[in-house]
Amino acid sequence: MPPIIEIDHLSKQYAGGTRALDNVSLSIEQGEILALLGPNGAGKTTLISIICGLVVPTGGTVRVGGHDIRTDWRAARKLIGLVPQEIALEPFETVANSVRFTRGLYGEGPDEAYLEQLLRSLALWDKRDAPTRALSGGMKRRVLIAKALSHRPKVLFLDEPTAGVDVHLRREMWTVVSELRASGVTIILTTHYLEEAEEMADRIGVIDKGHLMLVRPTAELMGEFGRKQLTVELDAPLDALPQGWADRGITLSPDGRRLDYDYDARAERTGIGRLLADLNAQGIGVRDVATQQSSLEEVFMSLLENGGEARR
Ligand SMILES: Nc1ncnc2c1ncn2[C@@H]1O[C@H](COP(=O)(O)OP(=O)(O)OP(=O)(O)O)[C@@H](O)[C@H]1O
Repeated sequence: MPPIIEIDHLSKQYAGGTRALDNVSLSIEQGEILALLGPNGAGKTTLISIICGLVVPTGGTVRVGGHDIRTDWRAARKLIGLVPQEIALEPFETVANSVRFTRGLYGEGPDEAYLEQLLRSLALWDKRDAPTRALSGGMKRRVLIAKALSHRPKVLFLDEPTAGVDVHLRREMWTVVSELRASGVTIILTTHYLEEAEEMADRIGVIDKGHLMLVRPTAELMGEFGRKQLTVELDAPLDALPQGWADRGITLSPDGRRLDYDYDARAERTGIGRLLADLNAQGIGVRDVATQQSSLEEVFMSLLENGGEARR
């Protein structure tokens, strides 16, 4: 199957001179979830806005379902739904009418059966006659999704779906997205949170200063970041590491009081049990043990600093 979205050498320079996107090329397969990760001002919203026809690129092309977004924009846009960053709903309009209205904007006639299916799938059916102002924050976000899906698009863009929401709502959103994915919709989401990208996406693309630094399968990327450090404080200083330990990735601090062990937290055998058993067997007393993992923020920053080369 050809990619549902083909982005080719895309650039955008805003009138003020800001180069928001620089020569970005990317293909997105049908049915996948791609997370675009990047700091503020990286160019994520610009990229989404160009694909959705809201911003005109200064260079390059985008095809959605084989349709060029500029020369064949009507067909391209029908395939796309966008959930914007900001919640913008008519406060006095009912949930059902809000969704009907958006569908109408796409030139689609009413389809009450689909409306019911959509609202049920987003747990909004019971709220269909409620004015949107009477909804909780989570429900409002689901209404935005319902509106974006009202014309049955093949691709859904979620621009920072969980920015500023609490942990509970974030989890709820993740569930909604995985259910949508099961229905075959291709999803592109932007986020500042590596954790969110990890939870939801098949692939992660990292954007910084208008450049697409890397696009990698999530499992592959996270596998590289799954390393942790174990620190063992010793009762008494050691003169030297026991033989063979250095080959296992164990190091001794210069004062001999601490062992550091860098291990793969995702591996079936981390080697921690063996290390503790060996310490015991050799009669090396342990005062304290601690493990630590680089925070996701640190991982992310090191990714950007290394020009997209994943840190090992
Ligand atoms: N309409 C505009 N006119 C001029 N400059 C703009 C416009 N929209 C965005 N920019 C600039 O383009 C750059 C990329 O912005 P963009 O909104 O695409 O980033 P982003 O990755 O979505 O950021 P955030 O995570 O903060 O939403 C920024 O420097 C921004 O100031």
